[in-house]
Amino acid sequence: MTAPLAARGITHRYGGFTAVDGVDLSVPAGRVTALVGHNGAGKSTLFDCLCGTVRPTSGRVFLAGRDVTRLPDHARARLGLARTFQQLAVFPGLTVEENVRVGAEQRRGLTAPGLAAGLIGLPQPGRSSARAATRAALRLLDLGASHRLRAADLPTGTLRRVELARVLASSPTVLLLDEPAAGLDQDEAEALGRVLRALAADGMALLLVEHDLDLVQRVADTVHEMAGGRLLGPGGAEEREGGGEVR
Ligand SMILES: Nc1ncnc2c1ncn2[C@@H]1O[C@H](COP(=O)(O)OP(=O)(O)OP(=O)(O)O)[C@@H](O)[C@H]1O
Repeated sequence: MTAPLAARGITHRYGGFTAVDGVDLSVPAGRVTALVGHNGAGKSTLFDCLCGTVRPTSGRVFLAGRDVTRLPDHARARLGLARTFQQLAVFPGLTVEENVRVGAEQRRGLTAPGLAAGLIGLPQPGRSSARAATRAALRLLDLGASHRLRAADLPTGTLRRVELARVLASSPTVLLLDEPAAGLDQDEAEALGRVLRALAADGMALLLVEHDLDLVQRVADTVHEMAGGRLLGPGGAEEREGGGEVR
């Protein structure tokens, strides 16, 4: 089966320095794939190549089998790829609900199978209002009670949920998360883990770059370790029951 997101032979050089070196990676539907490694291993550079914010020096990126290597990040987003940021990306002057609404209004006009739609109660794009998508995402992230609060007044843990709700309201098929547990306490990280597992159970393809190895251990179906720009291969995580192919 074609993976929703795949990278083939990705290499990226900054001048003469090779940050990512010939990486092959598949991010299958219905699974959480994690990327771990020490600082400087090349995780962020690979992540940026997958999102489209960095053009790889060589190699190819495929979304649902389509070569998107030359497409910028916003075009990949329209094809169903969403990301969260290490540095939180929320609009501080907007309320929680308004922030999430921004994501809902970026929903694609396409109907794609395997959306998180079923789980979070999001009707298929094109058939429902952005308001319904906003409400569903707020509910999934347990933000209903704070929907009128201004983002600027909220703590990091809540803002991480706001960012994730905004991204989910756009109904992605592939979700890339860059250190989503940064700044979360243990309870918040556990709640986040449950949401990520639920999204995978609903068919989404998730790629998680994370330093919190407890979270990785709890949620990932497959763990890839990166060092010196290369993938060392899957390891660490047990294959979850009922899982599909690994790479
Ligand atoms: N814009 C850049 N110009 C030059 N070198 C860079 C640039 N960005 C990253 N690098 C180098 O590329 C290598 C990989 O960096 P990258 O940020 O991808 O690693 P990482 O695994 O994400 O690290 P961290 O966990 O600290 O975020 C590092 O040696 C880094 O110094």
